[in-house]
Amino acid sequence: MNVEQQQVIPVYILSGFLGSGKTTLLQQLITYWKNQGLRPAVVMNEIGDVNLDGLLVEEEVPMAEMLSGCICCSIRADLSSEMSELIAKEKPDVVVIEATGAANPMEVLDAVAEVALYQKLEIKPMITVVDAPHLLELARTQKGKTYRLMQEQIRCGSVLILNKIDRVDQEEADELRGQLASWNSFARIIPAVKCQVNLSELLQFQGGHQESDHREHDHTHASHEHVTVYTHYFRSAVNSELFEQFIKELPRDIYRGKGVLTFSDTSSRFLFQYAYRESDYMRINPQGNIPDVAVFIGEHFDKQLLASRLIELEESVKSSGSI
Ligand SMILES: Nc1nc2c(ncn2[C@@H]2O[C@H](COP(=O)(O)OP(=O)(O)OP(=O)(O)O)[C@@H](O)[C@H]2O)c(=O)[nH]1
Repeated sequence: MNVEQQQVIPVYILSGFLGSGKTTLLQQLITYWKNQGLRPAVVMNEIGDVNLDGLLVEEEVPMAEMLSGCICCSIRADLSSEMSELIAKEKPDVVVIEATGAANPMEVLDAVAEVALYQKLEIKPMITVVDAPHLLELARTQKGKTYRLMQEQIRCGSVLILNKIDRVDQEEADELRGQLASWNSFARIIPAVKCQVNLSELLQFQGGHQESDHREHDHTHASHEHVTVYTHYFRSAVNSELFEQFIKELPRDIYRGKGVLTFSDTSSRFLFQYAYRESDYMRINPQGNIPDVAVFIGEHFDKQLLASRLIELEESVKSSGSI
């Protein structure tokens, strides 16, 4: 199929520590989508060789399982290929990734961004499920790798589901809310038991910004999306020098970028990489239908602004008449 005709598939990433309730949420999401006549597909991984969580998902839901490791560290390339295979084979309307509890969320985002280079995806802001009693216990001791990873997962979430609230008392729940807000003031916090939240609100919120949400805070934000991904599919070639200039001027809060580009002033296509203010361009000759695309990952940056700058680059080539 022509890339132009490809449907943009929303991708939801569920993050959260081991046993926090991700699978519990996943099951509800699947039912919800199915009731709407949509076809969800799941990418799931589990440390160990048996995907126990997978057994909890209805059999007819297409699923790519990645065993023996965590998506982020051992099989990053596999996540990309598993996901594209799953999409090509199953043609889902929506994809959900349940990242293992031990996964670093930025690494997972990075791996998914890779897939967006050759598949039209809309990477939704991350949903982090927080295990209330577990976090309470760790917050009191404040140490260890687990604590730091949990903190990182909380920092990256745009929605934090404070789950298992039945296992803490009111005072502890308030303490936890305060803790979450201090680590991530952008995210919306939803206390829950068994991840029972209003799913249409959760997903709707994921699609954009809801002004009403801001009122809860005593400060205003342009968006709740703390860690953000912006994917731009180019409609036409851009000038290489202007693009390089654009990359040099990227705001500091964008720390990762990658893409495949056709420049109006060069003969081949390029793979570009950008990480922590360093950029790199490599000539490539991709096989198959690879769109011209750039993916940017960063914290709380203005997607609209980035989009309009990139559109300006496209327009400037068109108006100058160069090919
Ligand atoms: N008390 C209580 N238990 C819960 C709640 N939500 C989930 N659980 C239980 O917690 C356990 C782990 O839930 P899962 O949904 O499998 O968690 P997970 O995040 O997918 O776990 P991993 O795949 O190991 O990362 C299960 O036994 C759930 O029934 C809750 O709100 N309260």
